[in-house]
Amino acid sequence: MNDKLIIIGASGHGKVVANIAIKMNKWQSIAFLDDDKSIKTSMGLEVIGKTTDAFTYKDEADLFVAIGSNATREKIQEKLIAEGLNVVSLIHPSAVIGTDVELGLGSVVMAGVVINSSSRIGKGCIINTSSNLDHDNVLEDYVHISPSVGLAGTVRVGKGSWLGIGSIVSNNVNISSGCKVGAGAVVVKDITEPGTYIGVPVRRVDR
Ligand SMILES: CC(=O)SCCNC(=O)CCNC(=O)[C@H](O)C(C)(C)COP(=O)(O)OP(=O)(O)OC[C@H]1O[C@@H](n2cnc3c(N)ncnc32)[C@H](O)[C@@H]1OP(=O)(O)O
Repeated sequence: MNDKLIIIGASGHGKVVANIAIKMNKWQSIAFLDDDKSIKTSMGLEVIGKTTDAFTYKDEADLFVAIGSNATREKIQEKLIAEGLNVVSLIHPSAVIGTDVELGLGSVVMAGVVINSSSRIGKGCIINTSSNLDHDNVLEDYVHISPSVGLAGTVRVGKGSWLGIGSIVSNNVNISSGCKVGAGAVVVKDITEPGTYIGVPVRRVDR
């Protein structure tokens, strides 16, 4: 662990991530990298360069990729890991994490989240504000669980899928990789193909 944390991405998601890092009280300094040169500071923290500058901080700083797009986050985080940079995970102090829960590198657990026993969270996942994941869930890498999502017990979400705000998934349901589940949707049966799904219960809308 280093004294400095560098967060890649200084926009809205980056600000929430920085707030969590501040609350964790583990780093003496926190700064951003962002490819938008017009952003000089965010939330009072300095933007010290662009994404590719991350590699110059090897052995000097911990890194976190705060980019909402699952695909972009994966691309950047995988490069950082391949180059041996120290990617960390972040957990808001108000989150409740059960026994035997695993959290992969570069994942963030935001304020008010509950993750119950024996759940497995992959690399680079976003577990957004006030979402709840019950027991034995499996989230593959680079999944985004939006605010106020509810996953019942033994739900599996495939790589890179995005569950929209307030969506709900019944117990023992599997969701394929590469899915978008719309805001407020309800998933009661397995989703076996990548695609965009909305409604109650969900129907596929991107054919
Ligand atoms: C902290 C944070 O902000 S985290 C991010 C949280 N954000 C979210 O959760 C957003 C989730 N995104 C959605 O629900 C999106 O609407 C998506 C991904 C399902 C679809 O997005 P798009 O493909 O751009 O669809 P678009 O907005 O063009 O809507 C197409 C139609 O579907 C309808 N529609 C879109 N989303 C939904 C939904 N969730 N439920 C029901 N109907 C919907 C629209 O009203 C529209 O209907 P119309 O053709 O009759 O006017």
